[in-house]
Amino acid sequence: MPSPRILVYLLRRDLRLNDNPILNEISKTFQQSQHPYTHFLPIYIFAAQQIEISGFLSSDSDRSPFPEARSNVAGFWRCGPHRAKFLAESVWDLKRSLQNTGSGLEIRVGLAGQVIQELLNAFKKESAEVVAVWMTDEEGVEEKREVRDVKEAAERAGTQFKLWNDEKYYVDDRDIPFRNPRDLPDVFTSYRKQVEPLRGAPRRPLPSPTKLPPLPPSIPSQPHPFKIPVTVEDTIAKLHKPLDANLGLSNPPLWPTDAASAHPFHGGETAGQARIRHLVSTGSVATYKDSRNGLTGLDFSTKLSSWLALGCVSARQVHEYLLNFEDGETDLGKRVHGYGKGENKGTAAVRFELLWRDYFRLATRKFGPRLFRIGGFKNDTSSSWKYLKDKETQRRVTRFLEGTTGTGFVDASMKELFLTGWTSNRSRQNVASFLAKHMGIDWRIGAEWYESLLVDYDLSSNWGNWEYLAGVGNDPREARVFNPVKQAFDYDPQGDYVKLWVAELRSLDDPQLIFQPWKMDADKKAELKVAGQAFVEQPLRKIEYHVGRNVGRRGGRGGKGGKVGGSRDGAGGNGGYRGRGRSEKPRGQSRHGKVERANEFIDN
Ligand SMILES: Cc1cc2nc3c(=O)[nH]c(=O)nc-3n(C[C@H](O)[C@H](O)[C@H](O)COP(=O)(O)OP(=O)(O)OC[C@H]3O[C@@H](n4cnc5c(N)ncnc54)[C@H](O)[C@@H]3O)c2cc1C
Repeated sequence: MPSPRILVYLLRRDLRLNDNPILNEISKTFQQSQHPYTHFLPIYIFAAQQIEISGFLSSDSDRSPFPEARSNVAGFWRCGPHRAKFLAESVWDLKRSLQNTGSGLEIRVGLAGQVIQELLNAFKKESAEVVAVWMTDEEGVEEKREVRDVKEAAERAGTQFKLWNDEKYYVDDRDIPFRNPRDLPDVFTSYRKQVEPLRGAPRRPLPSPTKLPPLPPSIPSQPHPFKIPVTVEDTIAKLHKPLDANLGLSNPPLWPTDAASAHPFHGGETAGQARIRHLVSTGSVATYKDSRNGLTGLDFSTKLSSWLALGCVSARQVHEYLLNFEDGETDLGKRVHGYGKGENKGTAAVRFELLWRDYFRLATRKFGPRLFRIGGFKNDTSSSWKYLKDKETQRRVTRFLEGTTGTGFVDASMKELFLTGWTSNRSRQNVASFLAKHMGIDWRIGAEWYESLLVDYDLSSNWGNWEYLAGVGNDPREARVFNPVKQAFDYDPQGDYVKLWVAELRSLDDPQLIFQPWKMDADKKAELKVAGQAFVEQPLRKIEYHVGRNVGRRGGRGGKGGKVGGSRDGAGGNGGYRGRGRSEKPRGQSRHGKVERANEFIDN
């Protein structure tokens, strides 16, 4: 029998069968009578620098040769429990789908370059020829390093290497209106105008592969000291094993009774596709523009970010579903208002948001390592940040992470994040602005905590948004500051969201106290059994906020909120934030620049 000729495909954040450029190519080639390879090996590697893999050690006496996968600034686990689970589910879902097309998926742990090197060496020993190694490109310093290492390993073995575009973004790389990444405008709106009309911008998704070549007859196993699990449950257990349940917090948030996750979804292409169909068939995409600023429940926003981040679905697949709905091309959403009537403000708004994702990724391409630097894309050295070095900042950061700052909206969001791995865009904006602008603390700590905890963590969207909110990224408005109390009045007028996650406050009716629980008098604190607790006794920031008589009338989802009175920083002193009502003039300087209007929502 002739020796196998193998094509290796290293998967990273392209965990889908459909609309996958590499699988599409392989499937097409396999239909032809002559193909350059006889076997195909898809492989996924849990990357040791980004995910702690010591749980995969064969025995307790083995030691991992890799340093712990912890973040640079604050030392958090880089991949916490929520994403670890979602990722494992996504990998196993793809394995099943590949098996159904006659192929499969090998799972490995380690560093990409090393794993591929070992694999190529082992195949060589068995006289099996690996004709090529293919993978898709990604932005990000580590991701580029992986590509370099894999390419070098392939070249050392005399194997061809090919890097593909993943094509999971809204506008295909081939259609971006400039070649040099440096030509990306520094303002999103300028970029958007270059690619509008958005409805016509994406390419069509690629056809699904029908049949793929078989796996090689013999596949070298994972080298010692690691062992690869044979079920998804076991994979999740191994990923969770090294993570301490409290993730280093001494007083971690506890699940409040009756609280439900807004993101109870499973990883993988199958669940991602089902989610898109659900959004179209229930009409959620058509009402998205009005609901997108919601805070609780399943369908106020698409919740597609986690699948998009891992490439379980592509943005143009989402677009295709929207097109079919708008043009009445399929029966999906037939009973929904707007079906067959062209683009509506809901579907247009989904496209708009998907373009933000593209934009942040192009900004990473443009700015490279500046994504992780304190001065950001702007290379801003003017701000004096508080760093983790000093004890007081450590104490404040801990309270921020635990969700006991004393600012209700921020605390609810931090608790929800810890417990579920997901929070709304609205609350993320407030949290980031609070840490960076109100507290003046090194914003990268927040970005790292998000990296650890978010199910939908995406390098460019996370770090780019943090930079934006910290005032060092590509926000065209200088010194934008969110007032989390005003924002809570606007978007959570009855305090339902805050009470859901800060359960101690559930018996309160007065939003002012829910959003600023430190304003409770001693009797109320005693009644709620919270007397003595830091979040009511020592708020990290007293963001005073006076409420006008119309509060709540225009509040809630998507509204800019009720009429407001002035706000004032009770903490006072040099550099305190002074928000203000719409009609007031700025009163002073914040430590990170000129004070803005108490924020209206950012245009994303
Ligand atoms: C501090 C901060 C950190 C963030 N970190 C991440 C992250 O790690 N991963 C991530 O995917 N998003 C991140 N975002 C963006 C945004 O909050 C999430 O994409 C969104 O909340 C996900 O929910 P959804 O899928 O229901 O979004 P929808 O409102 O339904 O939007 C549809 C899609 O558009 C994209 N999108 C929407 N808003 C943004 C945005 N501001 N930036 C980039 N893409 C956007 C997402 O892919 C999203 O799935 C962050 C935002 C902030 C303020």
